[in-house]
Amino acid sequence: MHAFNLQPKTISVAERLADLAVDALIDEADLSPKPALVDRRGNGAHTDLHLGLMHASALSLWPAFKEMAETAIECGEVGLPLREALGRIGREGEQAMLATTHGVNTHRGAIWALGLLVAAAALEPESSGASAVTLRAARLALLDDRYAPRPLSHGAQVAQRYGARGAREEAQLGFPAVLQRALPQLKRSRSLGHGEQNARLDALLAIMTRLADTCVLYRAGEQGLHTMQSGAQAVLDAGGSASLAGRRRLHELDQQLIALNASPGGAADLLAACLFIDRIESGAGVTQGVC
Ligand SMILES: CC(C)(COP(=O)(O)OP(=O)(O)OC[C@H]1O[C@@H](n2cnc3c(N)ncnc32)[C@H](O[C@H]2O[C@H](COP(=O)(O)OP(=O)(O)OP(=O)(O)O)[C@@H](O)[C@H]2O)[C@@H]1O)[C@@H](O)C(=O)NCCC(=O)NCCS
Ligand SMILES: Nc1ncnc2[nH]cnc12
Repeated sequence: MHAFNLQPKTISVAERLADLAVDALIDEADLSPKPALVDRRGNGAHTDLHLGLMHASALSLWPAFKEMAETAIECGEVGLPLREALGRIGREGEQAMLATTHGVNTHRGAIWALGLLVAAAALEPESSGASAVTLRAARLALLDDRYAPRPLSHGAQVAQRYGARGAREEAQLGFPAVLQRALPQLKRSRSLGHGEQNARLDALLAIMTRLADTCVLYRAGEQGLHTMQSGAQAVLDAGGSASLAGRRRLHELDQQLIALNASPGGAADLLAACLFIDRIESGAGVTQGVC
């Protein structure tokens, strides 16, 4: 009997998509230095989060992502049965996350975004281009889940106060922050030879330049949102994360957002969504199923 089995292991499409979603969350958490977010350096603007908790939270979501993909494959089409099953699995995923983090909300927005994208990718693994996947995800997000509770979430409070519709609208519009800003910036920075970590930071900043992040609005109001958007633009204008001037601006932005208690958690979730789409688009084995 051998201790290791070195034969290639065949895994299902659903397992592969769940792997890619969790990888995207871990890569987002590890990326450093992110302004006011949890990363390898510290806890940013958060008192109740740390990197180990972000990793544990990401891993706790693997079964939910796998079940979402399996359910999409079973249903076979965008429709109410799939939308309502995803809602149930998403809510169960949130419970698994909260049990792991002892009640801290680490990835609620990410479960929503990545859950929709995982299901959208599973529906048609051969059609894994960014536009096609985000369009299917948007069609799912536009369907109304009759069983969804309507809690007075932070996002709902921000919607009442500022009219920002946050995570729901972003998905219903087909993830414009990812499709129009993050992915093009990621590719631009890579092609300029800026290095993978800098390219990912630049993609995050590109999201932050325009996003109405309800996490920032809830914690720091319109002043926080303006600081986030204009500060992120200033880093990119100064040459991005790979340049010395850009790095200085990034450091200033980090300090300013922490002083305002403004954490761009929604932007972080959308970076994870961008990294997920980037991987499936580049054919990271969704249809191969071998690791
Ligand atoms: C549709 C839902 C997303 C619910 O949305 P809603 O806006 O009502 O709810 P929130 O609880 O506020 O969650 C939304 C989270 O989405 C992220 N986000 C914010 N802005 C945007 C945006 N413009 N685009 C995309 N995503 C956005 C953000 O998540 C991150 O922040 C979280 C921390 O936030 P918060 O809890 O406010 O925490 P703190 O400020 O730290 O609070 P304190 O500790 O200080 O008290 C963190 O989790 C990040 O992920 C928003 O928070 C959806 O959740 C829903 O309906 N789910 C039901 C299940 C379902 O249907 N699933 C089906 C498909 S899978
Ligand atoms: N790295 C991070 N820090 C804080 N909140 C987050 N939500 C998602 N990712 C996050």
